[in-house]
Amino acid sequence: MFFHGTSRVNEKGHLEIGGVDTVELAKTYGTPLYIYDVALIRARARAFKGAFRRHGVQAQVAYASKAFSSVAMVQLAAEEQLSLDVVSGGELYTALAGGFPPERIHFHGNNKSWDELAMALEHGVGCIVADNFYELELIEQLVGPSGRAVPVLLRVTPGVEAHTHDYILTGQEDSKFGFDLNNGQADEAFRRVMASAAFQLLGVHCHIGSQIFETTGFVLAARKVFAKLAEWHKTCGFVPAVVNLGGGFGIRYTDEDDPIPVSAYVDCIVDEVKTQAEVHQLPMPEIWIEPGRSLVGDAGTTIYTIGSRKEVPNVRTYIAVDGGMSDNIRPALYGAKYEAVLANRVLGDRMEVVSIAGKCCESGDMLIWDIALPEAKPGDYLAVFCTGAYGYSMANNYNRLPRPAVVFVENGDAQLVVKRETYEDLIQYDLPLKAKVNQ
Ligand SMILES: Cc1ncc(COP(=O)(O)O)c(C=O)c1O
Ligand SMILES: N[C@@H](CCCC[NH3+])C(=O)O
Repeated sequence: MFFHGTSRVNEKGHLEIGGVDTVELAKTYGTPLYIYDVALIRARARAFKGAFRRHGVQAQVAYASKAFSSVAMVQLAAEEQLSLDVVSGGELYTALAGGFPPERIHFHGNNKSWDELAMALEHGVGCIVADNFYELELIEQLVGPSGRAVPVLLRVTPGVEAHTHDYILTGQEDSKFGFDLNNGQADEAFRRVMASAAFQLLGVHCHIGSQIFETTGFVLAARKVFAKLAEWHKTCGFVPAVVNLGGGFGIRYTDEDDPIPVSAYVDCIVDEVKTQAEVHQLPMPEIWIEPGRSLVGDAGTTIYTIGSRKEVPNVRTYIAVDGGMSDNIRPALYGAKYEAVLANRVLGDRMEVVSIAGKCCESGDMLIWDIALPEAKPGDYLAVFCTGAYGYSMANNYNRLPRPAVVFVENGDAQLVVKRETYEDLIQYDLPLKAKVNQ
């Protein structure tokens, strides 16, 4: 059986999370419904932070809010003393609306606009992760000749190919992100930033990809980054205060995935950074990381109501649910796999193999292929596990399906943190056709 965090089967045979019956939640808030196990998110945050603390090194663990951004979520991140990675004006706005301390916000993005940068500077974000020359130019113009220097990290692409889906690789040379470490771009960016009063260079950032299970990629990236930092130290005396090695730590979606504990990633990163700092005779920098998926991924569960069934004789049985690629596009986009149970009959005999279809008008709108479940009837509830990262945050209104509600559960208490969209919401920005002028 496939349980995470506080999830268990209660005396009614229902899936319970955070001490709350998910069937009751489905009845109260409707479906599709995103449920987050808050205790599990807290446990992960503490595991990351505790691992750094055990090593006695200075560190920041920034929650990559692209994985799931909402006012309550950034407040939870603040409660857990995390920092925050935002990647757009919208994520920054959400963070500020949640009262997140600006000095712990790191602003990312490969095409930050003038307005987004102005907003970040106005609110005094802790650091801007500069991605390209155009952005450096914008920052210089915004700061002006007499303005205060902006704390920046240079995002570099180390040329490390992590083992993951091509669409979520980011550290390879042929990438839209960052300054290349190998072809002189990073050096040019470094010279430019050092020569300008607009910048206070804190150090470098790199992120090699997402859903990574091996530590090798992080080790290689750290080595490449330090080789460059050592050059900059030699030539200009630059001493990095920060090395940010990004996020990307993998989680277990199905039995095919075999992640290591978060502390093991931290151990390996700290060991390598210590070694590299020693080898290159640099003072130990502060280490920053940016986990998204590994903080919230397996804390999220989506509950759907089962509707229609279609048998294709001798081929397969399709069971359709009341959501799909509109609330979880990952199976359609990456071929991502998930586990599921019937929330109202978790322990029922898994006697048939079915495929779970969404309700969007696309053949590719399939959530799970070939899963063994108890015989599912209309009105049963399907719980899909590990949807907490890049599920709600990538949700859309395809076919004009309203986005689901999101509920946080903890210690027997449920709290609605994102309301379900209504049909009125769907047309709120639509304007009617101009009236025809009589001829
Ligand atoms: C720059 C950066 N930092 C952090 C993350 C978070 O990654 P993950 O959710 O895999 O931890 C991403 C996404 O891949 C990213 O692009
Ligand atoms: N959205 C992706 C990961 C991209 C991470 C952001 N760089 C996923 O669902 O796996």
